[in-house]
Amino acid sequence: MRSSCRYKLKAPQENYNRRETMKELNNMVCIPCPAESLPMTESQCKRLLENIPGWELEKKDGLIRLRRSFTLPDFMSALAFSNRVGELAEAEQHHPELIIAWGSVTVTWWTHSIKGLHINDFIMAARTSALESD
Ligand SMILES: C[C@H](O)[C@H](O)[C@H]1CNC2=NC(N)=NC(=O)C2=N1
Repeated sequence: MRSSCRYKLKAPQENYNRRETMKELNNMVCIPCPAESLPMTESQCKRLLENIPGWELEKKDGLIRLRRSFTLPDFMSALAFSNRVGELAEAEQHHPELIIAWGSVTVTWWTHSIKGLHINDFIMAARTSALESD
């Protein structure tokens, strides 16, 4: 077994049998995602999804992504919220798809390098939700 795989098994954040709460996810930072990491299975995703209210799984182009639409009062508020998500993304070097419209921002997370979902995407989803109430 390669050392990165041993790291992966030991890293608590990649122990998908845990049920991290929204608060726990919100207090985590992204971990390095080795190229050989496997995307989470649909059942692992569904279990963690229970802890991030408002987010849903979306299948697109053959991979699973995490999506939530946020309602904002107007276009400039949507733009400002997007900028805050962008700052978070830059700080963590993990980047979402953002769709900005009048009164809404749709945020979608997935991990491009593994073509699916990683615990990092759930961490970023929880932290995106936390920005809403800041
Ligand atoms: C080198 C850099 O960290 C990588 O290219 C990052 C950038 N941001 C990223 N964001 C997302 N969502 N998935 C990635 O695989 C990814 N890779």
